[in-house]
Amino acid sequence: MRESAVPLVRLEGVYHAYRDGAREHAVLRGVDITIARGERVALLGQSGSGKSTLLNLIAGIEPPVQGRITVAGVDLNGLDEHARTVFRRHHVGFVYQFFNLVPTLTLLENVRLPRELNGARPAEALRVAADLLTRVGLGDRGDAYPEQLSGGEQQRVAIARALAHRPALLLADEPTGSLDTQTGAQVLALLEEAARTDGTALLMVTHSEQVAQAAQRVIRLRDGVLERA
Ligand SMILES: Nc1ncnc2c1ncn2[C@@H]1O[C@H](COP(=O)(O)OP(=O)(O)OP(=O)(O)O)[C@@H](O)[C@H]1O
Repeated sequence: MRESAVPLVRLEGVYHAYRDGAREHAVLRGVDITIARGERVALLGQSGSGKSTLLNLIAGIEPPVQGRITVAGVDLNGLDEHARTVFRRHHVGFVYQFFNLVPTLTLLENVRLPRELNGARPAEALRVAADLLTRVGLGDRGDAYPEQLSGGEQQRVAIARALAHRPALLLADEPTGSLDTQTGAQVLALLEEAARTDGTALLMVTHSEQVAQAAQRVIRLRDGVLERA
């Protein structure tokens, strides 16, 4: 099969649960999802429906209790914790609601970090980071620290950082959730544009129907079960 015909993300029969004393609390129940390379998908669902858990499983942060997850040709079930970390560093970029920039590093240092962790030479990582900061409109702020920026600016830096190692998949967990409507719309447009330009698939958690409409496809979780479209 051609590589482009194979889904970038495939979840089959994924079940996940957390233990609460002796009780098992099911969070995801029989979830099947495929996402194509470059596809931009919004994930909607009420609080507690399992959205963040789903993102964490796809990122290999934790393994599912049952079911199979394959991302970028890597079967996550066969990987130990170290191998999952290496997988994540190569294939996945994360954008969080509260930016999660490293406060003691400059913007340039924040953005170059993922590439350096993957073994890139410092000069090359720096050049890519500078280009990315320019792309998100902050090319002249590289020596500033996160606390000197507005929330919208910090999220733009976080998008640059998420793209620095050229991941095949961007996972965004309520990326506009802590921003005002106008700033959120700008950040969303930048995120979509960045994903489109780089051919990066995007799976974005949101509570907002309006935000979800910007994606190519919307999937919905209800109590850990995927609703049929
Ligand atoms: N590490 C954990 N240990 C125990 N329970 C957990 C853990 N992580 C999540 N849960 C529970 O799993 C359920 C789903 O949580 P999750 O964060 O995936 O939902 P969500 O849809 O992302 O919610 P929100 O929109 O509020 O962020 C919740 O009931 C939550 O309390």
